[in-house]
Amino acid sequence: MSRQYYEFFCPVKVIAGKAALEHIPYELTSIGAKRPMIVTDKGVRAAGLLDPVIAACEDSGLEIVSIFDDVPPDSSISVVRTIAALYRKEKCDSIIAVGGGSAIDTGKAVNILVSEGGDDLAKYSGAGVIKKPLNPFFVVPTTAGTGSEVTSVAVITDEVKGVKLPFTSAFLLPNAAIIDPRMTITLPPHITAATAMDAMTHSVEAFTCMAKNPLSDAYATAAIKKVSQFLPKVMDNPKDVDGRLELAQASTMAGIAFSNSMVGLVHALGHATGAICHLPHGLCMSLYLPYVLEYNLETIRQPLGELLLYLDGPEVYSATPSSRRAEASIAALRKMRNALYQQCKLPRSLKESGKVTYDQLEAIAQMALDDGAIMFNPKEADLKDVRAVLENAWAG
Ligand SMILES: NC(=O)c1ccc[n+]([C@@H]2O[C@H](COP(=O)([O-])OP(=O)(O)OC[C@H]3O[C@@H](n4cnc5c(N)ncnc54)[C@H](O)[C@@H]3O)[C@@H](O)[C@H]2O)c1
Ligand SMILES: [Fe+2]
Repeated sequence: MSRQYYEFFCPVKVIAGKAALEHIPYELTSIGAKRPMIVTDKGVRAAGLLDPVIAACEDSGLEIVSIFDDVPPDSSISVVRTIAALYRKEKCDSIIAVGGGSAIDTGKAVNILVSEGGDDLAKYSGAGVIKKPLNPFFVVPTTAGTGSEVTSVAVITDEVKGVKLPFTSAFLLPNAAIIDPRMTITLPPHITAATAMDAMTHSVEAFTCMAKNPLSDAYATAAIKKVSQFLPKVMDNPKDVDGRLELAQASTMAGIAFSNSMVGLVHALGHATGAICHLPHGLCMSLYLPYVLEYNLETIRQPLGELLLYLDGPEVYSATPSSRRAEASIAALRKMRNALYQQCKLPRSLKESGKVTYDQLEAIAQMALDDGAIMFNPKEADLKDVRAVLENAWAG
């Protein structure tokens, strides 16, 4: 039965541009935050990215009270507890997450504990468990991929049980997202490439999955066009500030798209592969995207064919017969992956990644079947189907 309505929700204030960082103090003080803590990781700090953030605050008289710079790639409950303890000790009143999805998701989880009280993060896991607004929370993304600055989701590892806990609540959304290209210009090529493929996957899955709607479609197509147009430029010239800003905005748009229409099997497989093999999230997206689209092909032929317009432009779109456009979209994505392999050796197969063994495929398949994202895949998939996708992604 077709759905009789859809919902679209994005209440995050976005401040974007080459001088966006300078607005941080105003955003904090306008809601009464005076004692912020920065949550970040060592890579971001080593890239010098805290300096302009701290400088922007100092110039305005706002004091950064505490900095935690040790967020790991798969952030865990114990890390979140450690940061929450520091926040309380320093009597902070707000959080600024500066980093990629890892730092942002960690900031969201810390905000749950310091706002709700207590130390039991796991009890807030799931959808809609948090019932009231949390403390002031600001996000400065330093990768252009996850879109976490505009999503109501965080994923944190429960290291005791060996599982990833999802947290979903509109109260996790930041008060403001500050998108400044100075923050992504230092990204090394392989992280630029992998995170851009995450944004691309958010958009393609949002546009082809069951909960798609006209508003999320608008954001998804705009993001696909920007990634297709500007990723090659930024890979050629990493210091292209305008291109970096375009990619960062594409990532935010893709985040808005997928948080309103969900993602599918690519993400189910990616979450499982991240948990079992510790492969970066964006790389997982790139590794699975064409194979999942091939699996879904007959169910999504029409919307996938439409995407050719945004992936390859109007000339290629009109020159391609409508019956072949869906295949041409997959070919365009493969071409993009091949270019990224040439430019920065971004792996094209699980085998090529060197971090997945063939005998792990069964465990990945089992875990993917339990992932919430699989429910939104446009075509149902059982163990045999998921194994077949994995075999294709293994061989490349
Ligand atoms: N909440 C959501 O909506 C959502 C969506 C997608 C992914 N995620 C999560 O996001 C995480 C992945 O985030 P990510 O892909 O942004 O990577 P990341 O945050 O793990 O960062 C990857 C690496 O890049 C470095 N780095 C980040 N920015 C840099 C910069 N500007 N210059 C130099 N180095 C930089 C970091 O130090 C780190 O070593 C995963 O845990 C994934 O589950 C969350
Ligand atoms: Fe993703």
